[in-house]
Amino acid sequence: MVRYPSTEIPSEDRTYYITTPIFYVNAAPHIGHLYSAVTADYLHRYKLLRGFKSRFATGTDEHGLKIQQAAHAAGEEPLSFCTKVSERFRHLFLTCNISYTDYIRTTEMRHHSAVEHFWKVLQSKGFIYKGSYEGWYSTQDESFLTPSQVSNATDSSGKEIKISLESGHKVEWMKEDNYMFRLSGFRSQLRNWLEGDPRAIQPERFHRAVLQWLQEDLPDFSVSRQRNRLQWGIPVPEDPDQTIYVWLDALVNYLTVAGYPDAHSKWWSSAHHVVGKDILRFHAIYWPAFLLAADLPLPQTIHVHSHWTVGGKKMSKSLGNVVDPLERSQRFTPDGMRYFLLRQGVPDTDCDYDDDKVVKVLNAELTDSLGGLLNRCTALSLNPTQVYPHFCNDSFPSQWAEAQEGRALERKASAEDYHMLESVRALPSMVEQHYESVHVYKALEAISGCVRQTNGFVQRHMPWKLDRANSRDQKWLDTILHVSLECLRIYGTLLQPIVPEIADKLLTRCSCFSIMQAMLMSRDPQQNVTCGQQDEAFINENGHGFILKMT
Ligand SMILES: Nc1ncnc2c1ncn2[C@@H]1O[C@H](COP(=O)(O)OP(=O)(O)OP(=O)(O)O)[C@@H](O)[C@H]1O
Repeated sequence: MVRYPSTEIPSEDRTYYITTPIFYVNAAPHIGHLYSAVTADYLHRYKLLRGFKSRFATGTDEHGLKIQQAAHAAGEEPLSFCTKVSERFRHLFLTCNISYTDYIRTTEMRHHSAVEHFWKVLQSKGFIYKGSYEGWYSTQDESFLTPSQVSNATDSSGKEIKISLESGHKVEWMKEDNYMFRLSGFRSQLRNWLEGDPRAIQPERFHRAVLQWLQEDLPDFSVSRQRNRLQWGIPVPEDPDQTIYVWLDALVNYLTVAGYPDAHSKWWSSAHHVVGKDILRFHAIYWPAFLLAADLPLPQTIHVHSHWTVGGKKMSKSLGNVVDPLERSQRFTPDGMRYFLLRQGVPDTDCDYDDDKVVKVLNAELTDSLGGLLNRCTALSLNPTQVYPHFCNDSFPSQWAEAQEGRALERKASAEDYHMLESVRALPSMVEQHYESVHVYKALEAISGCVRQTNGFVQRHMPWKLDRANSRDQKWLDTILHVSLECLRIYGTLLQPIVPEIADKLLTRCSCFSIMQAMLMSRDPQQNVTCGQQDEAFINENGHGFILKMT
């Protein structure tokens, strides 16, 4: 009745390369990092389902002054400090089913070689020159700032300080001899790129913001630090007194994974980045300028997302207001956390994290609505043989007009049921559109709305009140279950990139009634008198609960 979303034939050149930012290992991961990873993960899984060859890279950014200082404060060597924190990210991602294909650490040799090569290319083309930098620098952001990006503030002791307007972090005046990158020469090329490709940065407000930044001068900027100030980084080739700027080093990771410098073309030509808005300038100005300088293609899309906040403040390692994603994914299940983050996270605006909200959303939409529907449709009381029920065209004619004309004497379906089918028919293309534009919350809202409608369909016709001894009732009962199971099959298929474990269980249960029968053989069918009782009994007794209630 309701078809699967159309599956296209994979073609050899349909490649997709998605990346998260590589995460700075100055402290353990928090919910914000998991959000970036889950966003990239659903895109990767979705593209695989669409028949693409997809590659998904994540990893850790391990050089720079902040790491040097954090390792020193912990009394550890920088590399062993980085390894420990990097492992915590990796462990979190494995726990939450982040199905990355590459996990890169910037301390790896393959990356070291790629960065050296990239530097030499920029230098040989004349885009890097020896100069002297004098200006504002934020160690916290590892970022150079122009005077217009800085403002006055007072610290906790009342002392006057300068801070970055964007991050609020303290900045200091820095004067150093180092290498400069000719950023100033790229302003018009960057504007042409963005004006010619309105979808290069999404959502649109971030695209507009970058174009606004490009109205201002783009001064050349420093791409190295003196080695005596920063030892923990990749040395500038043929100049051991200088260390490569950590952002240049970090950004090249995307190329390293793609196989740079020898074999990157295949993947690099289909690169897409997922980044938080805090690092937009690095990805939308510096990175494309570096790529243009190296004569490499620009990323196809930069998907930007906003921040998770706590009490209105950005959740951040340095502020320390973090929520532990590992603990929460144990408490709410990995799929529960994935669903919540993607259901509530809105790319355009910040979102406040709150455990109570997690419980409410998961219980309402996954446990009660989706889980409840599945439990009802597979209940032994309604379908004792556990065989896939038949659809009866006379009970539910394919057209409402036909049903109204009374041609179908057995017609039981109502106008609302046809409405529901219309919604479910339209769902796959609507979800596809929202998945493509990374408005996942809209896709999940649409799925959740259809699940509610299907529950309404079951509730309206109360199959548990039908008399199975009456053949007309039996046909209608089977039809109700058949339609509901087909709807569930659609929901399970569409939810695969979001909640892979739940979708897997749901699809397995929809299709494997005989296995279910074997599993449930030992149970007393008398316990399944009503749907409500069956739901509870199923969850509590045999441990195969579909989606547990959160507390
Ligand atoms: N609060 C947040 N909400 C959403 N994503 C976040 C958040 N914090 C970090 N991220 C993601 O992690 C990326 C890198 O963040 P980073 O490692 O700098 O974390 P941080 O907590 O902001 O660290 P710090 O406080 O040291 O600056 C961001 O660009 C974004 O993709």
